[in-house]
Order: sequence, then structure tokens, then C-alpha cells
Amino acid sequence: MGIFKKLGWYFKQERRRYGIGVLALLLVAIVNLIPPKIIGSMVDAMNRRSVTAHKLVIWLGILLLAGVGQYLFRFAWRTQIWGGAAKLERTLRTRLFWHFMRMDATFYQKHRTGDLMAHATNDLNAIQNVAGAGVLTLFDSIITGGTTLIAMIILVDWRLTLLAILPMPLLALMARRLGTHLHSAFRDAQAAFSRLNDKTQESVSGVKVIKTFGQEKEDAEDFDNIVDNTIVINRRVNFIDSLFDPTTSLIMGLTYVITIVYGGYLVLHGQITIGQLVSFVAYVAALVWPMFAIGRLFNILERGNASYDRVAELLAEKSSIVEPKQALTTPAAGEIRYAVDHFSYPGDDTNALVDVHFTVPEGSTLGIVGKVGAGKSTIFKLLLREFDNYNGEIDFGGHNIKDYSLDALLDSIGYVPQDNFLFSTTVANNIRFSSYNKSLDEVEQAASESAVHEDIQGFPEGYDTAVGERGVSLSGGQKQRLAIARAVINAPELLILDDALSAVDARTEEEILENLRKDRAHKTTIIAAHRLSSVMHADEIIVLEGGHVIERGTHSQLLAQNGWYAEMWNLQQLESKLDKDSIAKEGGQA
Ligand SMILES: Nc1ncnc2c1ncn2[C@@H]1O[C@H](COP(=O)(O)OP(=O)(O)OP(=O)(O)O)[C@@H](O)[C@H]1O
Repeated sequence: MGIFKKLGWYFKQERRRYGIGVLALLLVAIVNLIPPKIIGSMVDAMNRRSVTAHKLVIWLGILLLAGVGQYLFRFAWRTQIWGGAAKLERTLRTRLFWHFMRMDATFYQKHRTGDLMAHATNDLNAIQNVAGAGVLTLFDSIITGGTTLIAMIILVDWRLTLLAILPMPLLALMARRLGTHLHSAFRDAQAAFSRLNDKTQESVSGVKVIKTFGQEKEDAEDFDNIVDNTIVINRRVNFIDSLFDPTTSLIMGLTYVITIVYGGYLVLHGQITIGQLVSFVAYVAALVWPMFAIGRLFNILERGNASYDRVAELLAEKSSIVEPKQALTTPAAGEIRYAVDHFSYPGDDTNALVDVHFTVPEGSTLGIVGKVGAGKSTIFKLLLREFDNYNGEIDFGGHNIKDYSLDALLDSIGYVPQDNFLFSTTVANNIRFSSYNKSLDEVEQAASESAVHEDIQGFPEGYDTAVGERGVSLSGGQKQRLAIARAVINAPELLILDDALSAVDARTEEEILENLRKDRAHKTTIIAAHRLSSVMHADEIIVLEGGHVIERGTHSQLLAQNGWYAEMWNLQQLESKLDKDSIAKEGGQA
């Protein structure tokens, strides 16, 4: 029953709707009492041989009215109570989705996609069920049970009623004992469903890798193990759940025995009529549903309770990225001063960045290079406020980036990450993703700037071609260039290319960089790359290793230093010369 308390805020908010629903349920129960009474009177009249046509018409008329009443009142509770449940589901779904949107990178590192999806589907359904079937079952069983008992006492005999309901406290005892076990069993079952969801999501997303490495059998076995484990956990739920119905049947059986034995005795001694006993048996039959409903009620409530706890835990998690109360809302613009003394990822003791200090004057270009895992992307994650837990300060336009509202900061930055994500919509909408009001001309201009316009024209429906899972398959280089177009369409104050040209050939890379130099002459650009030709024209280049800056300067200064940069440059020049030679040779042979 704890779940009703937890959902108290919602029932209070929707008290009118639930008030009408419960009132309609009460009216249905009252109307339901009429037919047994009429049938009892008919039996008695037949026994006395006093049935007349007039009486029959009246009885049938009352039965007809009771039928119409039932129809109307049932319609009323259904619309009110089911409507309330649907509204709760919508409210919680929206709340959860906004929570997902607000949460930081640490949250997504901790919770896997399948688990979050399980919360948003299975758990919310279980909670919604409390506000629908749960409320219905609770009130219906109380009202039907209560009115039936009153009718038994008033219309038949109080002693017979008292004896007949003697076994019923056993039901409450059983519900109490099993309820606690059900709660923990349901919690385990929901957690098992989350794991199953995670596995399915990961295997479907990674199916290409699984197939390439011939791991289908191993992955299917792994999946089977998780399914088996889920089944074992759910069996415990079913075991506890299935104890309810047989026990209820047993209790109802006892009630019938008492009714027949003691009721028969009362009829024989002329204390009640046969008609009254028939009515009483009909009333006992009317008690069967409320009794079974209690078992079902516990199932619904405990399932909802376990799910509510899981969702509440998720909603209680706070993002570590907070906006100040008086946040700057003017778009960030100007010089970037990056002064991070050290930073390590949450839950990791090693420093990902140490003493990374640089300044990027407005309108200039910074290049960042270094081995894999040197810390290039980490620099951007702090700049984009994915993590705030660093020692030092990052300023944009003379203000600490933490003083801006997230919108004001992020609207000024166009970020092209290493791995791109395209949405299941058209090419044009993917490019104007952050501002749907951009015209097709502006979309085409951004596509030309990122050297993908010609590719798009070759697609079956040009800019209207659908991409994403169900759309056209794009090459890695095409995806990268679409992502660049998406970032440059807003002409951001700061453009960040995080190894965003790795999948395009050298000539296309040169074309894109040349376009950017022309179109973004007064805007700031930071380029992280493995191919040094991507950064050679930058105003300053920093070389990272293990989170430290080990070299810095312009391209020619770095060559003169004869360190890591110069060594890599010579190596890459040699590789590119070898490539060109082999292409020329193949051309010659052809
Ligand atoms: N979310 C994270 N949690 C913990 N450690 C992380 C996380 N992301 C990156 N790291 C670690 O931080 C270090 C720097 O990673 P980063 O992605 O910044 O390197 P990078 O220079 O961009 O590498 P690459 O050239 O491969 O993209 C690596 O040791 C990496 O394992």
C-alpha cells in the first residue's frame, strides 16, 4: 500500500477525476445489489404461488433499469480511472525524458542505454498500472465487498453473515506475509529485465562487429544465459504470486460450506426463507471477485512500488553541471584562455590533463596533436562543460565558462566529435539540426563549405534523402563532412574539429580547410588531428603527451625544435610520398 502514499502527490492533483471514478464504482456496486434481491423475491413469490403479471413487469422493469445504470456508471469509472492512469504515465515519461536530457556525461557512463530504456518502458508501465488497475481493484473490492456484506446483513441475516466471513481474516494475513516477499522479488525481476534489455540493445547495435569476428554463437550463448537468469528470477515472482489464488479459493470454499450448513439450518428452523438463502448464495458469489482481486491488487501494487523506487532513484540523481542563478545569457565570444592545472575523470585517480595552458585569440586557429589517448578530446570535454571537476579556469570572452548559461556557451560552439551521430531524418534536416529555420540555400552553403554538396546531389533524393538506420548508407567520410556542415551552418564563434577529418582523403581535407580559412577569417577554430597537415596552417600548435603539453609553436617552429612533431611530420611526409609513388606506378601499368 506504500505506493499509494508515494503517488499521493498525483492523486491529490487529480482528486476530482479519481473522486468521480470512485463514486461511479460505488454506484455500480449499489446497482449490482438489486438483481440478487429481485431474484430472491421472485423465488419466494413462486414458492408462495403469488406471482402476478403486474409484479413480473415491475421486477423486469427494475432489472432493466439496473442494467442501464450499470452501463452508464461503468462507462464513467472507466473513462475517469483509465484516463488518470494514462495521464500519470505521460507525466512521468515527460519528467524522465527531461531528466535524461539534463543529465551529465557521468550519468551516461554509469547507466547503460538498455537500462535507461527499461526504466522508461517497463517501470513506467508498472507505475501506470497502479493508477489504473490498482485504484480500480482496490476500490472495487472494498466497495463491492462492503456493500455485499451490508446487503447480506440487512437483507438476509447478520448471524449467517458473521459466520460466513469468519475465514476471511486469513486472506489479509496471507496478503501481508506474501506482499513483502513480492516486493523484493519484483525489484530483482525489474533489474533482470534491465540487464536483458542492455544485452539486446548492445548485441543489436554491435551486430556488425559480432558477425565480423564470427562471435554469433558466443553472443547467443551469452544472451541465453541472461534469459535463463531472468526466467529463474521471474519464477520466484510467479511462485509467490500463484500462492494467492489457491488460498483464496480455499477460503471461499470454507465460506460456501458454512453458508450451506448454517443457512440450511436457519431455513429448516424457519428463521430465513429459501429465497433469502438463494439471495445469500448469490451475494457470496458476488464476494468471490473482491477476494481474488485482493491477490491481484498486491501483485499490481508491489510491482508498481518496486518500479517507483527504481525510477525515483534515477530521478534523484543530480547533474554535476549546474548553471549559476545569475548566468550570463549573452552568447560567448572572444578570446579563449584555457588554464587547467589538473583534471581526472570521475572515479579515476590518474590525471587526464596536467598543466594545460593556452590562449586562442579571437579569429585565430589552434592545432592540437599528440598520440592516441594523449588528452586531445578531454580538452574539448571541459570546454563543452561535460565535466566541471577540474582545477583551474577556462575563460571565453573574458568570462569563466561556468558563468554562462549552458545555452549561451554551447550556442557559440560548433563541435564536430570523433564519432558522428546522424538522426533518422533527411540529409537537410541533419545539417540544420540545431536550427530548423535555416533555408535550403544556407544548408547547401554549409554542405559546400564542408565539401559534401556534390556527394549529396548524387543521393537518390538529394537533400531530401533519408539517412540514419533506415536511410541511405553513408561512407565514414560522408558522415564526417555532414557533421562538419551541421557545425558550420550557424557560423559559430568557436569551431572545434575533434579528429573530424580522419576519414577524408588529403585533397578533400585541404579543400575543407581552405574553405574554413576563407569563411571563418574572424572566427576562432580549434583542430585536433592525427594527420599533421590538418594543423600545419594553425597560428599555434600544441603537442600533448599523457595529458601534458610537451611542445608548442607554429609549424616551422616545431619543425625547428626537432622533437615529436618534427619526427611525425617527416614520417607522414614519407608515407604520403610512398602512396603517391605507388598510385603513379599503378597508373603507369594500367
Ligand atoms: N570518460 C572517461 N572516463 C575515464 N577515462 C577517460 C574517459 N575518456 C577518456 N579517458 C581517458 O583519458 C585519456 C585521454 O583520452 P582522450 O580521449 O582525451 O585522448 P585523445 O588524445 O583524444 O585520444 P584519440 O587520439 O585516440 O582520440 C585516455 O587515457 C582515456 O583512456
